[in-house]
Amino acid sequence: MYATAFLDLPPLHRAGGTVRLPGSKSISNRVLLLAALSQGQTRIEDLLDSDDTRVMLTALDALGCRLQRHGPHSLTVHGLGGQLPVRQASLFLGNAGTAMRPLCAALALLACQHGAAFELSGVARMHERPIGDLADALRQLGCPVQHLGQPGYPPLRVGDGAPHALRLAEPIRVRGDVSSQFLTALLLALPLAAQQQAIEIEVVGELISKPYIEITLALLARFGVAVQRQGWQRFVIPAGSRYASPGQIHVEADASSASYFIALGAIAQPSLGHSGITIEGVGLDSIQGDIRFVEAARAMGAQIEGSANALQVRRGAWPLKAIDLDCNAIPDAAMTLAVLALYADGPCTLRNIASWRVKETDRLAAMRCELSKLGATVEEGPDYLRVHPLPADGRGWQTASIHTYDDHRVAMCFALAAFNPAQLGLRIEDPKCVAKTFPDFFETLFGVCQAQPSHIPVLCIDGPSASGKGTLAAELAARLGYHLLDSGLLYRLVGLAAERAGLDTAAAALQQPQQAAALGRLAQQLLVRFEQGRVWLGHEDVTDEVRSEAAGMAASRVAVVPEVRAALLDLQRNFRRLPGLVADGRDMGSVIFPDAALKVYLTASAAQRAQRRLWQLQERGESATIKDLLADLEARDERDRSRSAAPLKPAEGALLLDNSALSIEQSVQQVLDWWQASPVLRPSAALE
Ligand SMILES: O=C(O)C1=C[C@@H](OP(=O)(O)O)[C@@H](O)[C@H](O)C1
Ligand SMILES: C=C(OP(=O)(O)O)C(=O)O
Repeated sequence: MYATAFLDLPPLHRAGGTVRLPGSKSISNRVLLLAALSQGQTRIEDLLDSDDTRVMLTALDALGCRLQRHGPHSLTVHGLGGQLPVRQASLFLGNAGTAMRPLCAALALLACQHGAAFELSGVARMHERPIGDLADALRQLGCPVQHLGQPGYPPLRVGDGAPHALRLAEPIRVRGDVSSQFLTALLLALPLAAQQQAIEIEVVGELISKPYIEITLALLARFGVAVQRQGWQRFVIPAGSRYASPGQIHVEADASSASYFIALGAIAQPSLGHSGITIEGVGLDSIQGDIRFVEAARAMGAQIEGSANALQVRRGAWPLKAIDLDCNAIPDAAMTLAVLALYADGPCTLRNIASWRVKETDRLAAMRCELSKLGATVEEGPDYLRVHPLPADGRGWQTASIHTYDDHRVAMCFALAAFNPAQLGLRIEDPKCVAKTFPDFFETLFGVCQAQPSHIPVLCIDGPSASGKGTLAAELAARLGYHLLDSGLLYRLVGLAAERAGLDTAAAALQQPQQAAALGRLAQQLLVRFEQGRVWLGHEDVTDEVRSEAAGMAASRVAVVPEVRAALLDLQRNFRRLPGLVADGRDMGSVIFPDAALKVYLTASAAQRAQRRLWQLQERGESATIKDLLADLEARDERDRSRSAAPLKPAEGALLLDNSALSIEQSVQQVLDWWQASPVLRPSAALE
């Protein structure tokens, strides 16, 4: 997950390959609750691991439900089977509607049956999302429900610690036109009280988001409860209904998450060797209503083939065909259509989406505002959005910093704007908001997208030994969410690998052509990985060894061999991957990435650097004298400056940063300020 303040997307060019998507949020949270309420054990496979499911799991755990983990996506729920081991708890449910609404109903009923009381709260936005209609329905049943903040909104308290008889004889009336989750909540909870008599629910007003009720009914059936219904108005839970665990249940991939990749296939030219995007884990047999996004994308021109559990998407009509669509059945995936509309041949109208106003943010206002930033004309009605496309020749598109309102879907759907024909990059603010349903969304996206190599931004930090390049580069990479190339380590790795292979790395030996050629071959075959601060040579973790002074000296000797430098050139350039790279070394800006967006030449006085090196060694428990260290540094500086291949000097256009008197944070800020001013968010050279 990108936990950075923002993520800059370079212009994207092509896409192709296969994605396996995380589990459905709607199915995961329903299955978790049903399993917890059932008798017996349920093993759940392919469960979504995200903020929304985590709050549900934490709540179930706090309620005394035993959860046995087998892995991040697999667990066994030991059902409560009518018991309630914990009678009082405060549950924090984040911004998960699928946790707040169903738990509110289930706990209200359990609280009445067992004489318990529970408080339910969430993030600030959750306290602006309505729940009053559900509370009203629960009060009809005789359940005490108290709003602890604003009337009609969470936080709330269900139950009052005393048992209450439930009033089940009359139909329970619930409004269906604000959120379908109120009806879902009742449907999931009421089988707890239907042992003796049938319970009827009557929907007041036109039910919205109907396919989500179908998910609820399908999953209730898997847990042994067959709800009878008349259209969308009347639902009956038959007398004698009782949850029965299916034993094992698999969660299909999230169809709303699939919409971003279906859209990707519809707008991106396939990358070489691929015919488009393949999505695995969800297909035409899905029980999720958002699978109907496939029809909308087809109507816009996408070529989609589907099987039970997979989809293949290719770009068809281009520009896309404009649509005018009632999106009430696909409220979540419809946001993706709003961005696809930018690539259409006329204005697209998305209708009947008033519920957008009470989701993670006011999505009608948010989409209008952010689409407008890209240059589009957008009409926002009370319950519709009309998006006028931007020209296919690229004129009129603007780069933008997309505000994401802590709404995962805003972040995910706007990533598709990086395919704009103007080849403009764009910034996604607070990318970690995708954690609600798809923590690895951007990693998955980058796994199938391609940018033109020259568009992938590189920030080079070059400079002499012990100037603090490594620390600065690692911190910058972390703040920008970029890959990191510690090129100094590559040379150290060659040095280490050479010594292990029995090659003589003494300066004199390296003058011999045969020896130099052997070293070049070894460098070419180097199997190196940098992973979470560890360095791997083949299957061996060599993190500590590679940082030793001995490896450093060997690195400095092998680095002057032209054959080694040539072999490492390709290896280093391969680190230039989406979304960008921070490269730390001595010739990053001058030789390896001469077209880098920003080159920094980092220096500090030799005395300062010797002092820092001494502290570093002391921290590791090694001893040295400042005098020796200074002499070593000066000798190494001299060797670096005077070597014939790529001598150490500031690259053309490099900005000089002397950090002798700067803290790490000050250096980081300085470089970030330069980076903000660099051409990353600016039109590509092609259009200038
Ligand atoms: O029941 C569900 O799983 C959901 C129902 C929909 O909400 P509304 O019924 O409020 O539209 C949907 O937007 C939400 O993401 C998930
Ligand atoms: C509306 C959404 O979430 P929630 O389940 O919190 O309602 C959503 O995921 O788009």
